[in-house]
This record gives sequence, structure tokens and C-alpha cells, in this order.
Amino acid sequence: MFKVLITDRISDSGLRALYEHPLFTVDKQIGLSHLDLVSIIKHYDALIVRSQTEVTGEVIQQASRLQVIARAGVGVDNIDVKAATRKGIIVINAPGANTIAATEHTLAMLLAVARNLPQAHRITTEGEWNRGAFQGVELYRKTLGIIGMGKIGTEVAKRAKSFGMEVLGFDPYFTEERAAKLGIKKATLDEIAVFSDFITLHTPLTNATENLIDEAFLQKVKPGVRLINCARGGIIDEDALVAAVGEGRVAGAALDVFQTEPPTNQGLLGNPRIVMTPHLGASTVEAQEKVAEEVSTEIIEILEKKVIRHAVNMPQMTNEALQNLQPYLRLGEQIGQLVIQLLNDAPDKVEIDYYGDLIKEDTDLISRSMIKGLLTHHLGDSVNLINALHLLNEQGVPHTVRKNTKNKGFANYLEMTVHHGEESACIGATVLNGYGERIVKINQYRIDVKPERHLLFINHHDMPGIIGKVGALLGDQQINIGTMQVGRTDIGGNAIMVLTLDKPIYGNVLKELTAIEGLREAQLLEAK
Ligand SMILES: NC(=O)c1ccc[n+]([C@@H]2O[C@H](COP(=O)([O-])OP(=O)(O)OC[C@H]3O[C@@H](n4cnc5c(N)ncnc54)[C@H](O)[C@@H]3O)[C@@H](O)[C@H]2O)c1
Ligand SMILES: O=C(O)[C@H](O)COP(=O)(O)O
Repeated sequence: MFKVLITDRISDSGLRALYEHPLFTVDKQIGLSHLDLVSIIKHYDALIVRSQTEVTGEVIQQASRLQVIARAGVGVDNIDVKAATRKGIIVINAPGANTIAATEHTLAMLLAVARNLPQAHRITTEGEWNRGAFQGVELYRKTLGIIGMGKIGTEVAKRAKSFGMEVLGFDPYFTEERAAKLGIKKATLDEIAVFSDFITLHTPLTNATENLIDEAFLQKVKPGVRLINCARGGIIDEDALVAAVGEGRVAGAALDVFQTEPPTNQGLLGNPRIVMTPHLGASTVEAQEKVAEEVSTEIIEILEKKVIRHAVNMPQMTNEALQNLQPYLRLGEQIGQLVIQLLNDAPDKVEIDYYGDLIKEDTDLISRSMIKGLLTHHLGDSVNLINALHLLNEQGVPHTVRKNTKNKGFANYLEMTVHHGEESACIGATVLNGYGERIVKINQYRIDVKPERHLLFINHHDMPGIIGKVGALLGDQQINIGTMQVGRTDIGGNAIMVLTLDKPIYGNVLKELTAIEGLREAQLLEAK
């Protein structure tokens, strides 16, 4: 059974897949204290949160069986993703599931700040009839500056156009082509400041966006501008905003998110020119159902089928791309497991090379599989695709990944070389169309071996009779040979023999093998 803990308010109907799954139990404990979360997290395989629960390093430290932290939403700033990665815990989110909700909230805020709706509503419900105090401004023919042209920024742009607004977009990844397609203008941050009547923010909170809207920015704005922030608190310097509103440089602001939540800035609270909502951007029935559905499905896929789609701490890829990579992921892990046994020591340098069709692919996951296989030999099952790179770095082992254009004679080819001082070991492999995975190179020798669980690797002198003697010895021990391959550099020189065995062999057999004349070394290599 897999146990899932939910600590924020999440749509029950969206969680149906989890509730109805026979292998899952769901435990909802809304508003759990941090201390309580730290003490009970060890019982759970998955944790689902929104933006309220702080999933700190301390929580993660105690999460001995946790495999997935799911954010039923977009921003993962309340999760210590680095600590999760170190521990090999997958962090997933539901990008896109609340895009429309956040977009529509932004437009609601845009209209609210333009027409003073909340202020007018409040005094009208209090019984005052004052038609003169709340004259607003129109959106029609005004300029909207959008900072952050991702999913929400783009949807806001489309809707603003239907109001007859001129739209400017700023985003480091925004191109002239995309701007032309949307019928808006690509702008610089300064142009947004200088020309916009309304400015709306749609970036994540990063080092680059923290206090992006600060005193200096607010000095440049068109007098009377109105600001909307439904992205993240911290992008606007709240004290600078309060000052600019006080001076009238900024006519108003509409904020859904704050530097601290709930907000504590006294200049914001009760300010008649500032419209505030309590982080409601994603709070629609539809969005909450969708985020819950997405994370539930993905938790089931990860825990039951080991398929990962929206991990924040893993490369993103489509189902189809992941399917195509499967044979390479298996092969990569086996190569890693085998090559480290050939080296017989901890590596001090790792090299990964890709050739052929693989150079066009996103190979990050294959490299992670190889490193996972490699590290499992010394670090055991605590290594997974999430923490493999981190653990290698932590061991201080540099790794290089190269994509080579040279032709290796195979449609696709991958190679892993590990070093320890002067020693090195190398395995090269390919996936043959219709025939599956093959190891085609061990150190300097060309061979053709299907990777299997038990491989007997023999280093010998190329001379008549050795193959027969090895076969006879294994036969006497009732050890069945699946396949046998030999490779040599020169006739009568150094050679290797690789046999796939149906069961493992033990020390005494290896000792007897090495007693055969001309046989230098016999080693059992095991891959899971
Ligand atoms: N208020 C809410 O309830 C609510 C709901 C959903 C999303 N959000 C927040 O809204 C924001 C946007 O979400 P999204 O789904 O559109 O994300 P997204 O990843 O699709 O888009 C973010 C965009 O910001 C751009 N960006 C990053 N740094 C930038 C910078 N320095 N200057 C300009 N652009 C920059 C990125 O290039 C990207 O295009 C996120 O912070 C998200 O957490 C809030
Ligand atoms: O990043 C998000 O998805 C939004 O900020 C929504 O947060 P919430 O799920 O806590 O409403």
C-alpha cells in the first residue's frame, strides 16, 4: 500500500483517482503544524501540498519513505527542492492546470483597479450612495505592459487585446515572431515602464525578479500607472510601491500575492488605492479540480509504474520521448553497473560519449541512468535518477558528457569511461533495431554481447584450447552458458572472453578458471 498525505485544502473530486485506487490510502490533515508534519512524514510515500505548507529541509530530512512531493499548482517556492533532490525525492507540480484561473483573476484585478470596484462595493454595502468618489479609467486604447510572457502572461495578452488595449510584452525568451503572432509588441523592461498605463507581472520569483519593481523602476513609470501582481510576492518592493502610490506616481495597485503571506506591510493594509485579495489566483472550482487530478494521476504513475512526467527536479519530456528512451535508460544503467566493476575502484573521473542519432536527443536522462548504475555499486539503493548527479558531485567526481559527430559504425552508440588514477575502464553499447541492446566494446576490445544479469569476463592470451577448457570447467560445475563472445586485439596477443551465465559463480570457480594456462583474469560482472 502507498500512503499519501495531504496538508493543504485540495479538491476532493480531483483526488478521486487516489481515493478509488486499491493500492493507495489518502490521509488529509489540513493545517498541520510544522512540528507535527516533521514528526509524521516518515509514514508517507507521497505528500500533496499547495502554497501554504512549508516543506522545509527538516521535513525532508525525516521523510524516510517519501518518494514524491506534489505541488497542486505551479510555484514550488514553499518546497526545499534542493533538499528533496539530495534525498532522491521527486518534486512534481501541475504547470498549466491553473493558468486560466490565474489569467481571469488578473483581468478581474485589472478591471477592479481601473474602476475602484472593491472600494465602491464596500461603501455601497455600508449604506452610502456616492457616485462621485469612484470615477475610474477605461482599458480601451490604453497600453498594458506584461512582464513575463509565459503561460499566464500570454493568456492575459490575448484577453487584453479583446478590450482594445495595446499590449507590450517583456520576457527574455519572448521573440518577435511570437509577439507578431499574438498581435502585440516585444518590449524592453524600460519601455514597459515608460509607455504602460497598466503593468502586470507574470514571472516566477527568482534572484533576477526579486524586487524587479523597485524604487528605481517606479521612478521611470508613466505617471498614473496602475500595477497588478498575481504572480509572486517579492517581485514588487512593497515599501517602494507604497511610497509611489503615496506620491501619486502610481495611481493604484491590485495585489494577490505579498512579500509575506498574510501581508503585514502597514502601508498596504487599508490603503484606499490598493486592491488586495488573499492569493486567490488559482482558487476556482475548475482549476482546483484540474491541479488535484493532474497530481493524483502523476503520483499513481510514479509510485506504481515508475513513469515521471512533470518533475521539477528532472528533465521534462513527453510520454512519447520517454517511451523512445526506455531501451537506452535500461542499457545506460547496465553499462554504469558493469563499468565500475571493471574498474574495481571508486572513480575519480567519469566520461560519457554519445554518437549517431543520440546526439540529436535530450540525453540527460540516459546520462543520469549511467551515473545511477555506477554509483549504486558503492552507495546502494539510495541512488536514483533524481539524486544521481548530485551524489556524483558530492563525491567530488567530475563528469564530462560529449556529443560526437564522428561515425562509430552504429546508428546510435553510447560509451562510458571511468578513471581511477592511471587505471580506466570503458564500455560502449548500442541499441540494434529489432535486436535490442548490445555491449559492443569492453575496454579496447570489440565484442557483441547482450547485457544480462551474470556476465563472466575473462582476460586471456589468444591461444588454442582456452575456450574449450573454460566451457568444460563451467559444465562440470553445472553452470549453463547462455552466450559466449571473444574479442582480441592481435592474433596470439591479448584477448577477452565474455560469457552470459544463467546463474552466478563463486570464488572457488573463479580461482579454478584463473588456474587455466594462458588465462590471466576471470571476473563475474553483475547487472540488475
Ligand atoms: N496568484 C496565483 O494564485 C497564481 C496562480 C498561478 C500561477 N501563479 C504564478 O504566476 C507566475 C507565472 O506563472 P506561469 O504559469 O505563467 O509560468 P511560466 O513558467 O509559464 O511563465 C513564466 C515566464 O516568466 C519569464 N521570466 C522569468 N524571469 C523573467 C524576468 N526576469 N523578466 C521577465 N520575464 C521573466 C519566463 O521566461 C517565463 O516565460 C508564477 O510565479 C506562478 O507561480 C500565481
Ligand atoms: O503557484 C501557484 O500555483 C499559485 O500561486 C497558486 O497557489 P495555491 O495553490 O496555494 O492557490
